[in-house]
Amino acid sequence: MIEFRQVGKTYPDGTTAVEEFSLTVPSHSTAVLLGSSGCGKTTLLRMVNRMVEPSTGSVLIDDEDISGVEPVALRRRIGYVMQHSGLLPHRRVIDNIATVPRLNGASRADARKRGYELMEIVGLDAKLGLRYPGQLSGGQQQRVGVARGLAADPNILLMDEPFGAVDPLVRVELQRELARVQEELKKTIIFVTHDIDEALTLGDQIVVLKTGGAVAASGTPAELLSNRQDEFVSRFLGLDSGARSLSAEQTDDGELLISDAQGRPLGVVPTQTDRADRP
Ligand SMILES: Nc1ncnc2c1ncn2[C@@H]1O[C@H](COP(=O)(O)OP(=O)(O)OP(=O)(O)O)[C@@H](O)[C@H]1O
Repeated sequence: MIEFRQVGKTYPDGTTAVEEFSLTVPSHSTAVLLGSSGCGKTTLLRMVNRMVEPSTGSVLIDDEDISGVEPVALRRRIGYVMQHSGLLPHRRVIDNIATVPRLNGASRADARKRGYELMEIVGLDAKLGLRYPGQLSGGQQQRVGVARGLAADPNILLMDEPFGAVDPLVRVELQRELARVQEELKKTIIFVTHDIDEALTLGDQIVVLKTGGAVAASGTPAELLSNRQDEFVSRFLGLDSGARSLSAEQTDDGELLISDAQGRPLGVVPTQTDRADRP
């Protein structure tokens, strides 16, 4: 479980990125921080691995205040995936993935073996392992980024717009893959995006942020889609516009059927109870 307790951040130049933010992310669930540019998403994410120190408040992992945890040790047990995969260009794909296990003391052979297992998990052909990152497509590089984030078998995965730089079709494919991987691995994930559909696909809970890390709304995808009370949220989610006039309707199976303005079904969103029932 990850807990933000009234955290705030003012950078040394006086910019207040986050004023006061609280959130609890239960273990094995995915929380999405959704908001437009500059609202403090990355700042909040980086507080969890101490790349950013809160100016006020605290972050706890499994009830432990992480301000007392040595940052390098902390980062080695938390996976971090960024928008531009952050791969080392002069190291082969397999060695990029195996870096953290190596740092954690695994032998080169064991680290590579683990690397190939992870490539399979994220849907990469093993023969790509010996290539250099520049010899892969953008989507493949992001998969490598996810594999590397998972390499130390962390309980927590921080993902900062990991699919932001790939084209829309590949992006949807990567989202599906991540959802599949998460079904299997059950990590605790904090995922930052400004893409609403991505948030709805991946989030068990979604936190919609305004400037200064202020929470405009939070809840399950189903709760957010049926929340028309808050004008900012409705506008942000496009619920008020013709372009995305979505409606949500409860099905007999306890799921929400989402349809567009013309009544065409777009998909189903499991409700919270439904998710909790999953094995
Ligand atoms: N190191 C820094 N020094 C000063 N100000 C910063 C620093 N990092 C971020 N900020 C400012 O803090 C605010 C929040 O930034 P942050 O990167 O957390 O937002 P974000 O929601 O992740 O944005 P984006 O979607 O564009 O990445 C912005 O106004 C940004 O300019």
